[in-house]
Amino acid sequence: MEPKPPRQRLVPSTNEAGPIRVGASDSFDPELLVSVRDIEEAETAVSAGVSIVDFKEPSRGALAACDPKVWNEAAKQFAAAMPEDRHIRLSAALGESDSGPELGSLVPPEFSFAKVGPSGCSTAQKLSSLWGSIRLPQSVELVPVAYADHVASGTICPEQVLELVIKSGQRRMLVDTFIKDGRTLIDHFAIEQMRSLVSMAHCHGVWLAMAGSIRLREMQSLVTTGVRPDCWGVRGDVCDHRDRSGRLDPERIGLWQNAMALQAS
Ligand SMILES: O=C[C@H](O)COP(=O)(O)O
Repeated sequence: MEPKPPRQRLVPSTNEAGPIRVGASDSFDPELLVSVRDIEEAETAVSAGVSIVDFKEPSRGALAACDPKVWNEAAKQFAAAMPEDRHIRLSAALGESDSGPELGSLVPPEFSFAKVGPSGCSTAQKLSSLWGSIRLPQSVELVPVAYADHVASGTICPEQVLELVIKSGQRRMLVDTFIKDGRTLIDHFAIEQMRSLVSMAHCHGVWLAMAGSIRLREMQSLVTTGVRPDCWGVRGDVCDHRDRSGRLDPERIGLWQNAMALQAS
């Protein structure tokens, strides 16, 4: 089967993050976020029709930033030059609290999202201050991250992060794993816990993405057991030898897209 074709553009050409379509109970058609480390990999992801192209340096941790020069190049190459019928959004990982505040203002306005990790923010108040310290261009939306392995990353649990997201009126959240040691999201997070997090997010109109060394088969089985986020985020499982520091493999991206298309309803 051919990879899923790019969707019709849902957002205006100003590169705004666009309307939120949180998973309604009667439909399920999640987006795919693929993390890339450079322009060559971004071209691979864009050619494969990935809807969210997320820039990060995978060899330096869960959310390490790329060189901002790569962001600028991507803004020129993909956002400004993207045909109107392509629904592709660019995202930048800003690292954790030690780098997020400094890097936020360098994110190009053509990007839709910037993600910052919560490690070391041991209370809701500290996490809220971190978010408040990130100055992004107006057109770029902050995507708060929660770590499923929150104890190891010295931060509050995903449910508390989601409560804070809701309380502070933010619209999106990504759940990921901080430690990339082969354990995956499901090693840290019970299925029931995932289902109820998605349900709580959707009750409050929050778009929820899930990542964390997820393998294709795990994603399929999570969907089968009723875990239906708005987006799946992946890096390792779409790389050569499933090594997140290796090169992106377009065939593996195609496998994810085909599987997601088959599970969409
Ligand atoms: O934001 C999503 C992450 O890049 C996922 O990476 P991973 O699949 O290697 O954990």
